[in-house]
Amino acid sequence: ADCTHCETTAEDDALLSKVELLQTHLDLQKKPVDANSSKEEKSTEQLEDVVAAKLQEKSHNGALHPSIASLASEHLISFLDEVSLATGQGLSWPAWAEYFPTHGQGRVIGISGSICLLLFCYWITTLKEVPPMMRETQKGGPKDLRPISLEELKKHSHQVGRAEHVEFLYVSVASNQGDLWMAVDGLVANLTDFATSHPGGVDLLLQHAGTEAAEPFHDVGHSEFALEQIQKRAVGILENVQVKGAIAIEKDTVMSRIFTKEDPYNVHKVLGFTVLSMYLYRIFVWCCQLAPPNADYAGFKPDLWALASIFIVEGLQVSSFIFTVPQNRPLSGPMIWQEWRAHNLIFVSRLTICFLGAWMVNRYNGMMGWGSWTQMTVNQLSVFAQMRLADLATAWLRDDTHETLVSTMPYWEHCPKWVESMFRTWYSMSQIYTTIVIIIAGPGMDLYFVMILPYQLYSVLMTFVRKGVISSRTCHVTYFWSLWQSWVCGFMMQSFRVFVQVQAFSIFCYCTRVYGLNKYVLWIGACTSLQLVMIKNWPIHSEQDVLEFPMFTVTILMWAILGAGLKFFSSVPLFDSRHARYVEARPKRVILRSKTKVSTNLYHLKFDFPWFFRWQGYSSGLQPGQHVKILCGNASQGRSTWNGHANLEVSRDYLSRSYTPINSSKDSTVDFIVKLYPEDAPGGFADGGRGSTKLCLEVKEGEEVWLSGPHGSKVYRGNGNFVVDGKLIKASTICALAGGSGITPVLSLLRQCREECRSSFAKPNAKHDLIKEFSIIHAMRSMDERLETTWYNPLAETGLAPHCTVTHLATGQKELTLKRSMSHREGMAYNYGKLTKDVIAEIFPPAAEDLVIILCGPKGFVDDVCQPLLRELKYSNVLTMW
Ligand SMILES: Cc1cc2nc3c(=O)[nH]c(=O)nc-3n(C[C@H](O)[C@H](O)[C@H](O)COP(=O)(O)OP(=O)(O)OC[C@H]3O[C@@H](n4cnc5c(N)ncnc54)[C@H](O)[C@@H]3O)c2cc1C
Ligand code: HEM
Repeated sequence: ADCTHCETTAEDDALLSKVELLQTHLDLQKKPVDANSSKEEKSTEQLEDVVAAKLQEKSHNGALHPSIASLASEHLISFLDEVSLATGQGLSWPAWAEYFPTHGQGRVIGISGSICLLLFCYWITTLKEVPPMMRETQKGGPKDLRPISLEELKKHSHQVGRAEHVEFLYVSVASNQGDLWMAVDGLVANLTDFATSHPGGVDLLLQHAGTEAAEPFHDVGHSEFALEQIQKRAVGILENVQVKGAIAIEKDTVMSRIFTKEDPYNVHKVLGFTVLSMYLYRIFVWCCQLAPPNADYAGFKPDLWALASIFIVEGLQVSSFIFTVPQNRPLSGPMIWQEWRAHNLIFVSRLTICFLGAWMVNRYNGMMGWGSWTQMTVNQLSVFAQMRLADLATAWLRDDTHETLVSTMPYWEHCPKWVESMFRTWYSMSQIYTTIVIIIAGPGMDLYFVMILPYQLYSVLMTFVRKGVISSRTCHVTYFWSLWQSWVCGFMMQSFRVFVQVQAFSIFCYCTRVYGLNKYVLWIGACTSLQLVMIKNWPIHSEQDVLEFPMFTVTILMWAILGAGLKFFSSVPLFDSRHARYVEARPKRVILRSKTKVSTNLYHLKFDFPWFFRWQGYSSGLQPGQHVKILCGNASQGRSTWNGHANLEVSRDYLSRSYTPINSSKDSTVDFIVKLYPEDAPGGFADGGRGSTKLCLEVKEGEEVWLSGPHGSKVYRGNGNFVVDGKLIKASTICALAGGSGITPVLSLLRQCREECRSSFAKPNAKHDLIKEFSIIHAMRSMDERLETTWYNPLAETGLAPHCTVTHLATGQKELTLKRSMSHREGMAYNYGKLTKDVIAEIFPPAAEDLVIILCGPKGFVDDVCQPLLRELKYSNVLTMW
C-alpha cells in the first residue's frame, strides 16, 4: 500500500483505516453509555455512510491525497481524547461532528458563509461609541472654493521678522485684510484673525505660514475644533498638490490618487490588479466548488500555471520596493513604513516556499513517505527562518527601540474599543492559524495561496485609506473578509470535528502567545512533536499510525523541557512582554484611580484602562515627551469672556487640553501631573483655568475621562538616541531645564531611562547604551511647588542608571545665594533667585557632543530665558519638548 506508486491503493488504505478508527472510537464511547446504545449503533451506520460519501468526494478531487501532515492536523485536539481515555471518562464527539461537508453542502457553506460573515463584519463597523461630551460633527469641507496656486499662497505669508510680523497681524486684523494664509490637507485658510489667539502660539503659525502645513498640523494632533477653524476660514483649494487627510477636499479623482508618479511604468499596479483578480478567481472556484477533477479546491494543478501564479504574487511583493517609504512608523495616518514592508515580504515569502513545496509534492505524487516528510520539514524551517529574519529586519531597520509593530489599522471614528480589540484578536489568531497550517504541512497549494491574500490586501487597503480612496470601515470589512476566506475554505476541507480541533489549537497557541510565551519555544515544541510522529511511525502507511501518537502530550512536554532549558541555561526570557498600545487617535475611556495633591498647585492623577484592557495587558504606548489630549466639559460655554478676555471657545461643548503622561511607555496606567490654575487668583484670573480646575477639583475617583493621542513627535528613540533638528545624537548625559508643569516630559524621560536600565538586567547579552547622568533644574515661583525626592529617585529605583540630581529653583523668592540645603546623596538641592548663566554653569556639566539639553515650560521661560543663556554657554543639542 505504498501510495507514492499507486494513488488508488493509498486512498483505499486511508479510508479503511478511517472506518476502523471511527469504529474503534465509537466502541470506546459505547462502553460507559449503555443506555444510549441503540442510538450509538444508528450513529455507526450513519458514519459509515458519511465515510463512503467522503470517499466519493475525495475521488472527485483526485489531487487531494490524505497527506500524513493533514492527518496530523486531525490530531491536534485529540489531546482531550487522550486525557479522557486515560481517565476513563470517555469524551464523546457527537456523530454529526464527524461530518465532512459533501460537495453540495460545501458550496452552500462557502457562499453563505462568506456572505453572512461579510454582513456581520459590516454591521460591527456601524457600531460607534461617542464620548458623552462630544457631539458628532458633520464632516466635509466647504464647496465651491477657488483654486489657489502655491505662489499665491506664499505671497500671503509675509516672511518678515517675527516681532514685526506679529504687529503686522494685529494691524491686518484691525483693518480686516488677511495676511496669514496656510494650507492644511490642500484647504487654504486665511488665519489672520485667528493667529493671535492660536493656543499653540502665533509663532508656530507664522513659521508655517504660506505653506502646506498638513504634517506639522496633524503631528500636534489638533482637535475637531481646530479643523472647524480652518474650514470656517477657507478661501480656496491648493492647485496641483496632492492632498490627503481628514479635511481633504475631494478635488482629485480616485484614479489620480491611485496612479501616482512614483511607479512610472505602473509595474506595481499592474501586478497588484493581476494578483487581486487571481485571488478572486481562486476563492470563487473554491466557494462554488468549481474545481475540475485532479485539481485541488482552488483549482490548482501542479503545473506551470500554478508556478506562474506564485511567482507573480512574489513579484508584486518585491515591486513594493519601488516606492520610497518612511523609516519609522508614521503616526499621522495609516502608512507603510520600512520595517513593516520588510516583515510583509518575509511573511509572504514563507507562504510562497510552502506553496512551492506543496507543488513539488503534488507533482511528484509524494504524499506519503519522504516527499511528505521533506515538505513538512521545509515548511517548519520556513517558519523559523521567518521568525529569525523578521527579528533581524527589526534590529536593522528600527532605530526606535520603544516602537512595536502593533497594528496600524485605521479604525473608524468612535469605533468602540471592544470592537477594536475583537478585530485585533481575530487578526492575530488568523496569523497563528496560518502558522499552524504551515507547520502541519497541509493541506495543499490552495490554502497557502488563499492565506497570502490578507497580507497583500492589507497593504493596499492601508494605502487606499491614507489616500482617501476608501474609508477605514471598508478597509476592515475587506480585510476581515479576506481572513475569513481561509477559515471558510479550511472548514470545507475537513470534518466539523477536525475544524474545531484546529481552531481550538489556534486559540490555545494564541493564548500562550498573548501571555508572552517565547515564540521559538512555542513553535519548536509543536514542530518537534510532529517530527517525532514521523520518526516513531516511519515508514507510515496509515492514518492509524499517526493518530495513535500522543502528539499533544509530547508538545506540552517539549514546551516544559525547552522552557526549563531557557530558564536555567540561557538569559533569553521564557516570556517576553507584549505591549499593545491603548491610547490612540480616537478618544479612549480611562478611569481615575487616584488623585493626590503633590505640591501647592500640582496634582498627581493616575488613570486606569477599563478592566478588560488591563487584563489583556495593554500599556499606554506613549513615549517620552509625547502628549495626549484630554477631553473635558466646557465650563465657559456661552460666556463671551473668560478671565477678562474674549472667549474663543464660547460655543464648544467640550474642551480638549494637552497633558504629558509621566510614565514610561510600558506602564499599565497613565499618570499625569497637572498644574491647577485656581479661580479668583490674582493677576486678572478670576475664572481660573477651565481644563485644570475640572481635572484637579471636579473629576472624582472612579469617574471616567476621555483621551486621545499620542501627539507630538518622538524625540527619544531609546538606547540614548535623540533626534535633534533631524540629526541622530547619541547621548550619555541629559540635562533638563523645566519650568512649572514643564517637568512632566522630563519625568517621563527619566522613567523611560530607568526602564531601559531594568531591561538591560533582563537581557545582559543585548547591546545597551544607558544614559549615565541626568541633571535637572526645575524652575518654579516658590519652593512649595516642588516635587518630593521620591518623584525623581524612588526607593524602588535605587541604584538604577541614570544617576539623577535635581535642583529646585524658586524664581519668585528673593534669596540670591546658591543654597544646597540637602545632602548630595539624595541628589537634591535648593536654589533661590533667577535662572542665570552662573546657575546653569554651576549645575550642568560643560557642553559636550554626548550631552543633550531638554527644555520644557512656558513659552517665555523657554524662548526668552533659557535659549539665550544656553547659547551663551555654547550648548548645542538643545531639544524643546513643548
Ligand atoms: C504639549 C503640551 C503638553 C502639556 N502638558 C501638561 C502637563 O503635563 N501638565 C500640565 O499641568 N499642563 C500641561 N500643559 C498645559 C495644558 O495643556 C493646559 O494649557 C493647562 O492645563 C491650562 O489649561 P486650562 O484649561 O486649565 O486653562 P485655560 O482655561 O485654557 O486658561 C488659559 C491660560 O490662562 C492662564 N490662567 C488661567 N487661570 C490662571 C490662574 N489662576 N493663574 C495663572 N494663570 C492662569 C494660564 O496660562 C492658562 O494656560 C501642556 C500643554 C501642551 C501644549
Ligand atoms: C492651520 C491652522 C491651525 C489652526 C486652525 C490651529 C488651531 C489650533 C487650536 C484650536 C488649538 C487648541 C487645541 C486643539 O483644539 O487642538 C491649537 C493648538 C496647538 N497648535 Fe495649532 N492650529 C493650526 C496650525 C498649527 C500649526 C501649523 C502648528 C505647528 C506645529 C500648530 C501647533 C499647535 C500647538 C503646539 C498647539 C498646542 C497644543 C495644545 O495645547 O493642544 N498649529 N491649534
